[in-house]
Amino acid sequence: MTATEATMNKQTNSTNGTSKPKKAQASQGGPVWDWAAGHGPVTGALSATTGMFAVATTGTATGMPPGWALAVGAAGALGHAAAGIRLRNAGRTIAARAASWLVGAGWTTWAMTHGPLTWQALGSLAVIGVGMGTATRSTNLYEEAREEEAIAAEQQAVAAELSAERRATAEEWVARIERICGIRLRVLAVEKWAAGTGFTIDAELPGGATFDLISKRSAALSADAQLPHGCTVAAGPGIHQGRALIDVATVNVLMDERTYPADYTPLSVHTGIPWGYRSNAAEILAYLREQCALVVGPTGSGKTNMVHIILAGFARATDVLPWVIDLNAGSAGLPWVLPALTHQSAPGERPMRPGVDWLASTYEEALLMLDAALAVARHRKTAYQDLMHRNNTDLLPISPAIPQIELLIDEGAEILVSNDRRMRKLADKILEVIRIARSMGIRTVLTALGATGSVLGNLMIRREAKVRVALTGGETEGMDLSKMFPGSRGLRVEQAPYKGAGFMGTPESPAALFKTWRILPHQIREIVAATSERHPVLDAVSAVAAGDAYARRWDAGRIAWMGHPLITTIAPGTGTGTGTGSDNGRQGLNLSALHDGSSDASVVGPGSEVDRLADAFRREIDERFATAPEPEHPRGERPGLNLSALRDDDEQAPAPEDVPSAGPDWLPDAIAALADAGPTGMKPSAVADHVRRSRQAVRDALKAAAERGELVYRDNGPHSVYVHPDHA
Ligand SMILES: Nc1ncnc2c1ncn2[C@@H]1O[C@H](COP(=O)(O)OP(=O)(O)OP(=O)(O)O)[C@@H](O)[C@H]1O
Repeated sequence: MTATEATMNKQTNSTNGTSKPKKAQASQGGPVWDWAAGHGPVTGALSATTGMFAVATTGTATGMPPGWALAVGAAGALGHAAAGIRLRNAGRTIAARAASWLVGAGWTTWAMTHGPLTWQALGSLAVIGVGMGTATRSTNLYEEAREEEAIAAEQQAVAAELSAERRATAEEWVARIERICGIRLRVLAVEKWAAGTGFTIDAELPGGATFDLISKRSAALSADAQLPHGCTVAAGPGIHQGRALIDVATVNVLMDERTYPADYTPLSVHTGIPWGYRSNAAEILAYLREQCALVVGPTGSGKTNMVHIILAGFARATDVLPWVIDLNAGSAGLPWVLPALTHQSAPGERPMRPGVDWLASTYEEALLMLDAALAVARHRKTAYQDLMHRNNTDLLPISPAIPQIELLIDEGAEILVSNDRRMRKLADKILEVIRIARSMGIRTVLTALGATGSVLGNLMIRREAKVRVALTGGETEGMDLSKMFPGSRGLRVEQAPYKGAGFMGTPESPAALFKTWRILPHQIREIVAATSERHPVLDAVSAVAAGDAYARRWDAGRIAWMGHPLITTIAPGTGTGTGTGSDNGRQGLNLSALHDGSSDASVVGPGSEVDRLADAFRREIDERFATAPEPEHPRGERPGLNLSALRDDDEQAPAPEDVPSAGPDWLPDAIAALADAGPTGMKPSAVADHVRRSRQAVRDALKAAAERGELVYRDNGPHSVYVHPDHA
């Protein structure tokens, strides 16, 4: 029985046109009846005939009753017919396969009766084999053809349904546009958006008509089509002037809050930087190699969030150095710097770099930055002449080696229209950067609270800042969209009543609804960490031009204000906290006021919260950005604030020249600690922590000790250490 089953199973395989995998049924035990197992026509026929022959010879030798083979064949034919019906095989396929079983069983029975080892038996078996193979091949082909036909018919049905829907859409919009705009279009295609949020009609315009005949009736068309709020009809040029593309949004994607995409792949100023998405959910890119940008958004519209989205794009770019001016406490850039300042590097790990390359929060720092930008632009013009000649271009080839400087000036547009004398000075420099630095790879992104009329009255902005964003957030006051996007009609503030939503237009993409993603501090921190290794470094040519002001931008004194917002509120220029005599002429933040009993002392006096924060922050800065050479300058000359120096004042630490030659009383303790530290030595900051003295005092004393030969100084930039002479 088992041999016959195996044979029949083989035959099943041979006659089955389908090729389903054989299901293991070992768990059930016993023979496997797989009526749908696969085999090709030739191997199937071969397998069946050899099986039949084996059963016939074994059956004859063992005296098996011939009727059994017939019974098994009949069962096989029935089982296979049932399987064929289940698989929806054609009747002729089922008949051919059942016949194969019956013929096979018939031959086996006959051969067992008359002897399988005769020429007649072998010859007829060969004929049966060839017949089976041919029949299987033809039924398989027939089944394949049937299957293909069925699939094609199904596809045709879907296409017919779709094109019927498209035809209906086309007819509906042809009629609507004819009724409202008075022109009859010929629709060439209707493309549904992948996101399922609307469709685009590609249409031929009647003779002499232009697409703006449609775009200026956009609001009426939207109302006529009863589109949901926030959905618009936007007509733009087609592949030539006689064609138009009409975008119809049917789902309001601007309503939902979407977070900034978590893929932080590298970007380039040449390939565009994503600033948000359109109603059809497609990303909109800002191409800033030659363009400046203007972002207008009243309070609460999501402007700060948009600034962070812009900085996120700059941080991801491998050829952009973002320089940020925010005279409102530097809040726009701080979240991009603080993660780097507060990051604790693991041993061997490189320190995290900030997401912005320079952050100015004061008028003085902004002046330094703008002067540096102008100097870089001028110097690049001459220094890179050769390179530009070699590349046969009049645009400096921006790359990670020669990065583009993007000056982001929060509320910069307000600076441009300010009547304040100092602001005018900044404004002149900003306008000069915009005017002279396009080809040299320095561009600006200005934000504005509104006042688009006065801002856009400026020719330079009108001409150079063609990447424009108006965040409406439902605010109509000061939102003159026709001035912001001249030539674009049918844009209405009410279409984008959501925070972070508004209109964006670039030279590449006409003004239309858009929304930017939401970004929160944790994600900013994540981006700073993810992009830390990819920021470019200012090219040497530009760095020379940018000078000391640039090189020392992370000096402890110059970034001390980043410690706590309260500190910033007493920055000079606001009229409080001006320096002591020794600080005369010092620009930037001056924390001496915190210690000298000035009017603010009660708020920020010694031992206050600010003092504690400044102290902690100074330690952090010293650790992380030990970029500033230690004061070669006499204290009063040091540019910017020297917090450590303030600490000296506070502690009444002796000035270096007053230190007795043997050094302060804690010096032996420091020297002992250095002896214990062995050949690796200790950083001055670590010694300061050990002896619980200010870093400045410790540095001075260690320096003096090294000069006396009591210690050895191993100069290694930010990793410089003092080593005990025994281990040097
Ligand atoms: N893209 C966005 N998606 C969803 N909600 C947003 C988006 N941008 C901003 N918001 C919401 O709007 C609020 C205000 O955002 P943001 O602080 O950026 O506005 P602003 O215009 O800078 O306001 P202000 O000038 O008062 O700081 C946010 O707290 C947030 O709730």
